[in-house]
Amino acid sequence: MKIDGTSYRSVWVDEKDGWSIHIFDQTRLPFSLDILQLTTPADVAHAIRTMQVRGAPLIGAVAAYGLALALRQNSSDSAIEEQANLLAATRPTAINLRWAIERMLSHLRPLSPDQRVQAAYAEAGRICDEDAAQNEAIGRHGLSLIQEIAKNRPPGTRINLLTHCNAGWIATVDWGTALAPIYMAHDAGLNVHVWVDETRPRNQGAALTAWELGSHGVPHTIIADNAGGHLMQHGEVDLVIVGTDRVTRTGDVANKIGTYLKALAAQDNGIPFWVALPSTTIDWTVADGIREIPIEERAASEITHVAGRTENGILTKVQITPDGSSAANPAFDVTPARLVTGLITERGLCPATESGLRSLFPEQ
Ligand SMILES: CSC[C@@H](O)[C@@H](O)C(=O)COP(=O)(O)O
Repeated sequence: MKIDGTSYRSVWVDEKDGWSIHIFDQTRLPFSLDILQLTTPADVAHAIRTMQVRGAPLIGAVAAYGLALALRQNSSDSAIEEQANLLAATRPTAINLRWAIERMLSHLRPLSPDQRVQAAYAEAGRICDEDAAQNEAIGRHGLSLIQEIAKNRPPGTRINLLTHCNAGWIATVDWGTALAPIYMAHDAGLNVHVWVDETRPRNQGAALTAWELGSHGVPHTIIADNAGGHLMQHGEVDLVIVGTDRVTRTGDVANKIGTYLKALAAQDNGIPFWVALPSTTIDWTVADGIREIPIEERAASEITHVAGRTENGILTKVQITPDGSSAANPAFDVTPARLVTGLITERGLCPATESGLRSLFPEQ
C-alpha cells in the first residue's frame, strides 16, 4: 500500500545489505512513521513481543525472516530448532506465527547447513508474496459483499461498515484482511464509511486502522468500543468485517478482545458479521475455540496506562487508574461460529462451519 505516494510492504529486506529486515514501529503510529532495522533473531523476538510488529499474518512473515537471521549466526540442526522455539514463544494466540515457523522448518531441515541461509530468505520471501496475494484475493471476494449492499440502495448511498482492532495492511504483508475489501470498495467508487472501534487497551483501531484509512482517503469515524451496539440498534451499521488471529476448523474465531461482544450485538440486530482471513490463519487441529485456543494475557500496565501525544508533541504514557487497583488484560476472545455470518478467504466466501471450510480447502 502507499504512504505519501510511495508503495510499501510491512516487512522487507534491506536493499543494500541484502539480509537485514525492515519493519514499521507500530508502537509509534499514528504520530511517527519510524522504520526499524532488525539484524538478529533477538531483535525479531523483541519486535513481536512488544508489538512493534503485530497482526497475525505479519507476525508469521517477520518470524520467518527471524529464522533467516538466526541461520546467519548458526545454521546447525540444534540452533535452528532452538531459535524456532524462541520465536514461536513470543505470542501465543495468532496461529500464523506457528504456521510460518513450521513451514520454514520443513523447508530447511532436509537441507545441509551451508544451503540453509539462502533457502531461508527465499522461503520467507515466498511467504510474504503469498500473504500479499492472498489478502488481495480476500479483498476481491469481500468486495462482492459490499457491492451486494450497494446494489439494493439508491446510487451513492453511504454504506456503513464497522471493524474492530486493526486488520489492515500494516497487520499483514500487504492489503490487510478485513480492510482489503474496504480499500477495494473505496477505490471502486462506492460510498463507504467505516466505524472504527478504538480497541482498548492497545487502541489498534484508533491508532492504526484510523491512520491506514485516513492515508488511503477512506471516510471513517473512531468510536468508543462500547458504541457499536448502539449504532447497530439505530441502523447505522450495514456490515461488520473483522480480521482474526486463529479460526478453528469448525469456524470459531479468535480475535482481539471485544470482538465477541460485537458479534453478539450484530446478531441481535440482524447485521451480517463477516470474518476475513488467509488460510494460514486456520488451525485445522482445533475444533473448540473457546476451550482450546490459548488466549494471551498481556501486562496489566496496558490497562492502567494509556499511550498518547501531549500538546507539546511528546509521546508518553499516563496512568488512568487508582494506585493499587489490579487489572486483568486478556488480549483476545473467541466468537463462536454460530455468531459468524461467514468467512472471507482467498478462495472465496464460505459459512463458518467445518463443511464450509473444507469445501474451499478440500486438500485439508
Ligand atoms: C489481519 S490481523 C487480524 C488480527 O490479528 C487483528 O485484528 C488482531 O486482533 C491483532 O491483534 P494484535 O494483538 O494487535 O496482534
